[in-house]
Amino acid sequence: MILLTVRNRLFGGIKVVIIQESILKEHQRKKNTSLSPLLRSYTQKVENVDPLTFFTIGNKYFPGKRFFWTEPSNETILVGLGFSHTIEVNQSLNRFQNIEEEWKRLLITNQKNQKEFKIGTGPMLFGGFSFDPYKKKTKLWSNFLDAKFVMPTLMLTVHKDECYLTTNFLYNKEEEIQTREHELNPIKDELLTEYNLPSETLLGQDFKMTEVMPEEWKQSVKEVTNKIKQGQVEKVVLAREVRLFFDNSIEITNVIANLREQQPLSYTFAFENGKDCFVGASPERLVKKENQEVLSTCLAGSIKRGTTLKEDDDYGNLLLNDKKNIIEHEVVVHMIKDAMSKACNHLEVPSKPSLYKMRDIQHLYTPVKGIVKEDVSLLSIVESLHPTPALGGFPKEEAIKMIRETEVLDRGWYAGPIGWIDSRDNGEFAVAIRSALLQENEASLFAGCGIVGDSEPESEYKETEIKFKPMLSALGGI
Ligand SMILES: C=C(O[C@H]1C=CC=C(C(=O)O)[C@@H]1O)C(=O)O
Ligand SMILES: [Mg+2]
Repeated sequence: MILLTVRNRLFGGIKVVIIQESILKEHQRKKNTSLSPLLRSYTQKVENVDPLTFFTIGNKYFPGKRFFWTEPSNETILVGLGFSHTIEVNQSLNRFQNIEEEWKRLLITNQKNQKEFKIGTGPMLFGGFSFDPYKKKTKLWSNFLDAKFVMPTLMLTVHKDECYLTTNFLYNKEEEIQTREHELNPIKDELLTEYNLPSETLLGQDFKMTEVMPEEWKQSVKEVTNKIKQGQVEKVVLAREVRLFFDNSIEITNVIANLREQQPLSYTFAFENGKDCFVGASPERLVKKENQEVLSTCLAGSIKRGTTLKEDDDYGNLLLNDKKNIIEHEVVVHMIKDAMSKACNHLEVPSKPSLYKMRDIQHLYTPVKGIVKEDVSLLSIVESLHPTPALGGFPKEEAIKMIRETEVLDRGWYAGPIGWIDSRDNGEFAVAIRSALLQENEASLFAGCGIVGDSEPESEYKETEIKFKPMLSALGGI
């Protein structure tokens, strides 16, 4: 139960500044689409609102239709409630273009009204892609198609210490605007009100865990290693699943709160689809685009954290000099550099990896920075990068085929791109690893490893155990 209202932020005399108003009139452009609905989108600057409280209260009005997103710098937090427009694509080779075209179609707009535009506000899509649209689908992921993007009805954007509330809805006739505003205003008042959440909500609950075919997984690592040695491919990422069983439904707010606290150097994401919620804390950026600046990240090669500073440094040095991990990493750098150099005019890539340390694991890390060419869109970069050899392998097509044939698991959205895109093609995508699909009182967790010629099944298996830890801890385990 949520406790009482303490202070109402809208009726408390707080000034609301409309900084953005865009009424998108596509039908004015094209006579033959005169029946298409129009988009009304406007953004208000609001007093500080706690994003997780906003997410929790939002469940009352938009159950099963929420998302949460924050990135490692914690500078931008996005919380979406309600799906005012949904774009879905299944089993299409062109799923990236399909999403982009549909988004542009909706956005044919009068941009002049957006003088004070802030990145991450206004009309926005949040969503993701499955790892492989051609993998045989199982019941596990039946609520998640191969691409799904939503424009939230209400969205909170926390940017540094400023908060914005964006309202988006589609309408056909002018009269509908007022009706919709009347419906949404009391909800907004409630969402912008300060609440005290009961502290118990941060506790986890016990669970039972089953590993899905661990011995078969080790066997598949061996087989793939042999194929690599025969020269069929250079690297393949193999993933496995564990299933958890709880007595009660999992509280998604608790999981997000735990992930944010325990994994501050990761992207925390959650995407609800009815009773299912895909959630995770991924350290790996696929691509970020802010105006013409783009950033990608090569993160591959792993070792555990030490228990003392000395031990931790020793592990770090071991990783920096380990042949198997260096190969795992170099394959990723090579592919990302190649894809990014096609999209960019100028590229900066350090010549050697450094270490990226999180609570449970340390990785080899190489950032890639570029200035994107004029006509290159964010989603076209996502397409050219997905999957990087940190998630798929190299060469790309051969590796995906091997994963499709070898893995028993249905990856669904695990290891796919997840993130957001605004009306000016700014946005950010992470790769959805260290993630779980929550299904009421059950959950599937996923973790994979880059397999190269020198990989050993037992040590790769141990690496997946470390990679399960962030989600296990957030769900109340270890
Ligand atoms: C595929 C995963 O991690 C990737 C990212 C970083 C390091 C990796 C590795 O060392 O194997 C993996 O390529 C996962 O966590 O499920
Ligand atoms: Mg590895």
